[in-house]
Amino acid sequence: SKTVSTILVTGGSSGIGKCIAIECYRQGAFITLVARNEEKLLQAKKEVEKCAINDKQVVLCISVDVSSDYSQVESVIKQAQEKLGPVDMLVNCAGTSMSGKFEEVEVDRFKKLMEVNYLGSVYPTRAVITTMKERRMGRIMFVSSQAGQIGLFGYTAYSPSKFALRGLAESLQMEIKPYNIYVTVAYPPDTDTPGLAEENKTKPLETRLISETSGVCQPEQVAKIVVRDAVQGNFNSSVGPDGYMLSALTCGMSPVTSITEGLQQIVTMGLFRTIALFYLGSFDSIVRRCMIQREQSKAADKRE
Ligand SMILES: NC(=O)C1=CN([C@@H]2O[C@H](COP(=O)(O)OP(=O)(O)OC[C@H]3O[C@@H](n4cnc5c(N)ncnc54)[C@H](OP(=O)(O)O)[C@@H]3O)[C@@H](O)[C@H]2O)C=CC1
Ligand SMILES: CCCCCCCCCCCCCCCC(=O)[C@@H](N)CO
Repeated sequence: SKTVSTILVTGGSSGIGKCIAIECYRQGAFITLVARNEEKLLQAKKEVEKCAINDKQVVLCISVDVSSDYSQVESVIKQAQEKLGPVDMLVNCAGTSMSGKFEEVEVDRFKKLMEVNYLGSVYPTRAVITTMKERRMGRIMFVSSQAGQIGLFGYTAYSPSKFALRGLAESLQMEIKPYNIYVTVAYPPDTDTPGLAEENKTKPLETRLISETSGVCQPEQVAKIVVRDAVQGNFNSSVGPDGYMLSALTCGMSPVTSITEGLQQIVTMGLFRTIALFYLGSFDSIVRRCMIQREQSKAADKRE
């Protein structure tokens, strides 16, 4: 198999995307980092370059908004391919999150999150797919979230944008499998990144308590797992024991990559559904307790 490959990472200047770039660079890849802010890109480029394993490796930076104008995304990706060669693996990691109660989320945010998280993954994919099909090889990763497998309190704007990636991935995978191109959807739990720190500033108590079920991962650990799964051509990439259960439980009509995976889904389905019902019960009681507490403190404020 080919050892040197060319990888393009959107959202490569921060958090999970940056760690994915580093993980690939450590394996000898050529990297293109895509994000908007040029300073953050240059800073990330320096960090990635420190992990070189030979002196031929290159890190290229592209500053572009992946969600606004398709023709612009297409032209910068074309330029990158002219410099570093055709993209072997595209990692769609650019994204943004926010949480809040449905009626408190500004209406524009619903559109914004669909643009960045969904269309921002469609555009780069559309820009590389023709060349991948011609070469009859390639890998495409979509970074969804555990919130792309279950809808939770506070994620009425975010979850749909992550669920959408799975619909895209399943449809696309069926089209391009005969061309030897494999799609991976990654479903990380909360991960310790600048993005999560930003989201936490306004996170409702309910969302925080529910998310604690799954704990917080380190981005380096997430990067290792999702890169391994993408290289192997696994459709599904989950992180941690809760991630494993969630993926088995929500496998639906998504493709399987091995007989073992299929057998595990069949055997565990009933058990995991049983466990899930207990989780759902506990989430509902968190939501009810928080509501009662809020009403009591409101009533107390009035009395004063
Ligand atoms: N951290 C977490 O808890 C989890 C995160 N995820 C997902 O993983 C991905 C990465 O998250 P995380 O590492 O936390 O995020 P960060 O906020 O740390 O990094 C986001 C990256 O995306 C880039 N980006 C954002 N918007 C655009 C845009 N419109 N065009 C181009 N680049 C853009 C940012 O650069 P710039 O702003 O300069 O453009 C930055 O490089 C996201 O899709 C997120 O939804 C999934 C599960 C858990
Ligand atoms: C058998 C059933 C098992 C059920 C386990 C349920 C676990 C629920 C926890 C969900 C955590 C959601 C993380 C969202 C992360 C994210 O995308 C944002 N932080 C982005 O910044």
